[in-house]
Amino acid sequence: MRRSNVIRYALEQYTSYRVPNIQCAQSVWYTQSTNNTFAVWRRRVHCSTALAQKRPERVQLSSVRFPQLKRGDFARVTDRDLQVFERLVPSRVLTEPDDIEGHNVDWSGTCRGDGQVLLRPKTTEEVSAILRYCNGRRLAVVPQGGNTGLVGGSVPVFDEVIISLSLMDKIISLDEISGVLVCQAGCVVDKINGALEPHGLMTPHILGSKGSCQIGGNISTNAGGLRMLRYGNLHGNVLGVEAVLANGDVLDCLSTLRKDNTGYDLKQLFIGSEGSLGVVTAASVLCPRIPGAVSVALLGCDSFAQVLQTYDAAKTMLQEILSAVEFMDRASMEVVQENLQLTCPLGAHSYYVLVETSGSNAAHDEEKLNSLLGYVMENGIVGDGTVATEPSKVQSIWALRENVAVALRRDGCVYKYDVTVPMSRFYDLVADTRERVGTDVTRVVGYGHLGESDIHLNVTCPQHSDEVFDALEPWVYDWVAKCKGSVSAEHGMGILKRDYLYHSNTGPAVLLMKQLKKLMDPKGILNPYKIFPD
Ligand SMILES: O=C(O)CC[C@@H](O)C(=O)O
Ligand SMILES: [Zn+2]
Repeated sequence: MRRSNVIRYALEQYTSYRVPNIQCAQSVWYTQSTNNTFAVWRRRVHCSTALAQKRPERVQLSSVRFPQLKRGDFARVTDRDLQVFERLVPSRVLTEPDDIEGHNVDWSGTCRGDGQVLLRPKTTEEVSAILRYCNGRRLAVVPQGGNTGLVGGSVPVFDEVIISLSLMDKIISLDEISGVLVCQAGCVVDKINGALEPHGLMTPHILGSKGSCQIGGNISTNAGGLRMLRYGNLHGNVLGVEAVLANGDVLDCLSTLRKDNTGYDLKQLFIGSEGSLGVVTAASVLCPRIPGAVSVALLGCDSFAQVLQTYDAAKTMLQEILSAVEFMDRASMEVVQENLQLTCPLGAHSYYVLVETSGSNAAHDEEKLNSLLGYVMENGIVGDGTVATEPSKVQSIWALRENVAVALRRDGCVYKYDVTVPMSRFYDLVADTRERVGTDVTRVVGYGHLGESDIHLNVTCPQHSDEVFDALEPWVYDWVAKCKGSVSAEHGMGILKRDYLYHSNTGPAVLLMKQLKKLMDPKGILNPYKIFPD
């Protein structure tokens, strides 16, 4: 190991300081001593705080969760590596802590890594060259899209090299007739929709984070989102993927065909595997037509049984024009009102159901939604409701639901659980959690994708509390496993859920996953520490 890296390593491992500038550390070291003992370092660093910055908390919730987690047996980035990176992606190698900070911490501020290098490739060939080199050197990497993930999957855990895909944002082709779009992985969903709109098309998925999440990240996490009920998930809508393997080989599975039964469907391996088997660099996506009319109804219910009756009535009465059924409890409606000053058009109810239709005839869909509203009101299923057809009103109702996560963040510390449970138990988890944590928390909220039985249980506190955290985990995941639910409905495993992989998968299934990982990434450099428990 180079002397400068010995210095950095000693500082990082054994003290609470980090070296912002390796030159500076070198001069301290060389003038100080030839006796490279830990004690020398501690003394030197503590009396030279001008030369070393206090290290920010490396990991917040994830360090509480994984106090024993050890850095893997990977090489550390040297000055020579930096020179090679500079050759591979000229002027797109970032090492300044301020430039990297936003890439080291996840959206919710829960997981913080300590990456020292950020690479910004523009082409598949550059990604290939980076991975070939990192694999040869045994340097761990973390691929990163818009960094909007919620399970700590897109940030480093230790000092993994961050490969940001954000400059790979070209739309490659669009076939208007078939609706197949081919684009690079770093395209932001809103940008794709902007390009599709003039052609009367849209992405099959839409998420609250659509303004910053990238298609490659969506694919790598198999992100679900708000349109899944209607259009299905990305396993069905992604027709092809181009991915760079750990050794730098480019796997071109960028088919644009809807039907292709020629052997194993390898692209599926990259959908939802969180960058652990390869880096997705481009994709072909089947895009549906923009519906002629989008309308919504917001309905207030006072018991969960009524919520289920509402859902049933919506399916029966709206049939094929039904495109989303979303759920919010009173606490989640309150948080968007209190923290974001959004206005709910209904009075206070225990639960709210948002029903969206996407049809071809606005008047017809409005009539159908009004019939639904009439039916549920007359039968005492819904206490209050409203129908919106005008785009700005539709949008402001959607804003209530889409902004819950943003509003919760303002409470401080948020513990997030995205799980699938049987429909009949959908809200029991929230109610049981509320009882379990009592008044030690700011709020316990339940909201999510009722149509897919995906509940987002969120618990907030002003700051992290060991008591609250210990009350929640592993209890929440045990609860979900007992009713044969999934510990991750749509957010992936990342680092935060890795210990619970067996809760939703059998031993042989996890073994096969591990064998696949070993086969495709023998040195384990791709997004280490994620998905699998040790
Ligand atoms: O923050 C969450 O828990 C969920 C975020 C997202 O999946 C949503 O549906 O709004
Ligand atoms: Zn969601």
